[in-house]
Amino acid sequence: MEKYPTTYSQAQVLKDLAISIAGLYFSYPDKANVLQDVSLHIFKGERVGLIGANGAGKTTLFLSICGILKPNSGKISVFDRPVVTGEFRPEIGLVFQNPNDQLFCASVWDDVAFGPQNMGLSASEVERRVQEALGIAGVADLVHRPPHHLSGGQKQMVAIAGILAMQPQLVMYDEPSANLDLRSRRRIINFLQSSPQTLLISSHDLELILQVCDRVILMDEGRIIATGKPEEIMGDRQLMESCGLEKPHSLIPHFHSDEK
Ligand SMILES: Nc1ncnc2c1ncn2[C@@H]1O[C@H](COP(=O)(O)OP(=O)(O)OP(=O)(O)O)[C@@H](O)[C@H]1O
Repeated sequence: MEKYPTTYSQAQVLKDLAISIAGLYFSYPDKANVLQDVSLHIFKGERVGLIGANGAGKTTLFLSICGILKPNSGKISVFDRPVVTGEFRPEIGLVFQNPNDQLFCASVWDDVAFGPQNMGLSASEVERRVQEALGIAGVADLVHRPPHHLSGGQKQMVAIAGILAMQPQLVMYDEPSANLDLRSRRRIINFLQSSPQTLLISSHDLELILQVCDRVILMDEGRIIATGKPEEIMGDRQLMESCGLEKPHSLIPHFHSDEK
């Protein structure tokens, strides 16, 4: 159960942090204590999985980190700059659980260009970013299609391209494999494994977390319960069950997953 390296000087730690949260509390008007005393550090380049039962507060935490929700109290900094509610920070990307919440334009090109256009970039730079992001997400051939005509897996990759076009340094993925078939799921796992950004990934797909993340944060009822190596946290049956989760099959001795 690690925190951050103790050999670092304070200044070095701040420089190397992607996310720093201290004493965060959040309540919705009709649902109190959704986040309770959440404190965490995520370093640049880390790939961190966020796990927890339904309603644990994972999405609420994401929306707080990207400045969509205003915390009741506590501090959030991303890349050593305080998060201000409502401020547009293109370096912070959030891929929503449902791509339909993110795609609303008449064409894939328009959707992927939306972010860069709002950053005030020139038309040629917008075009360059759209082509680059579609290429990275592997959906360049869909550029002229209407997003609402695409399959779930295609929509997911277009939604990701829309975020990548803003060249974020931190990308949060909320349930990236939800509703994907086996091939699309494998594709997103490969994609995440090769992503250079700092990643924070919320998922009930614990095998995906095991394959992609180098650290995991376990939440329950708005609180952080544990953080550490994915095999260590998810392999602790008692801990997992106390938070309403199961130990993943691949961590059960003698269970042979055919996934590599
Ligand atoms: N807009 C809202 N208004 C009121 N309550 C909300 C709202 N959004 C979420 N909640 C409540 O806040 C709690 C945390 O929800 P949240 O979506 O953050 O959890 P989660 O861990 O992402 O869950 P899941 O795994 O099901 O996606 C739940 O009890 C939920 O009912």
